[in-house]
Amino acid sequence: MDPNYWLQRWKQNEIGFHESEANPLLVKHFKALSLAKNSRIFVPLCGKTLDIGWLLTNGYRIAGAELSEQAIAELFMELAVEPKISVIGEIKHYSAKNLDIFVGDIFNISIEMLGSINAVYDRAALVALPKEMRKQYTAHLLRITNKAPQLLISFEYDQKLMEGPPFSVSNKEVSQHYGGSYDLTLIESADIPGGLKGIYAVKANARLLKNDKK
Ligand SMILES: C[S@@+](CC[C@H](N)C(=O)[O-])C[C@H]1O[C@@H](n2cnc3c(N)ncnc32)[C@H](O)[C@@H]1O
Repeated sequence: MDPNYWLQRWKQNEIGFHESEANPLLVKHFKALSLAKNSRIFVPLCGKTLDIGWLLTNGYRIAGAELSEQAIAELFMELAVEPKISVIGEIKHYSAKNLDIFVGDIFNISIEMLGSINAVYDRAALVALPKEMRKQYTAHLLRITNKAPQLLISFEYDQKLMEGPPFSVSNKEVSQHYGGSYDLTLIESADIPGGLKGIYAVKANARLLKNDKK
């Protein structure tokens, strides 16, 4: 998907995916990853999600990746934190205590740049990408996080009804991407009240990806 598509959406404030509170499935299920406090969580395609504030408040360290510098400037402003900004190749690094955000294309983030990660929290990241990019994304994510366990929140609906994003990602597809690296558990599948774009029935699926196969 063309990066300009997302940059434009941020510029025009077309950010219907942005939630006004921490995601309820995160709040309910994050503990299932059984992480020690101070663990470092990677939030790919993070936008300015309030989930980052929730994770920080709950004692975790955060690394994030996001294309839009506007989103990240707003994230730091809303967290009331002053970022230190540096440039690493094609990436801008916004940092503060317990917080590292890599601004740029996630595919330009290397394992060395990202550093050690204890878990991944993917909400609306896998489903933001078209099919051909999802394979590339999941392989890259596995590589740069060294197969860290994940809480994955994705959407499932009848893809014939509308074009993504968000795209519908089936159980079968999640298994194709991740089944070789993790044990997958569907921990909750919940209808989203009001549906997608206020019209289409959609389920939010929360999955736990644990890497006993590592
Ligand atoms: C559907 S939004 C989800 C944002 C966030 N996870 C949330 O729950 O609010 C997808 C985000 O991914 C960002 N994005 C899309 N492609 C990207 C890429 N290749 N690298 C980094 N960020 C990307 C977009 O700018 C957008 O903010």
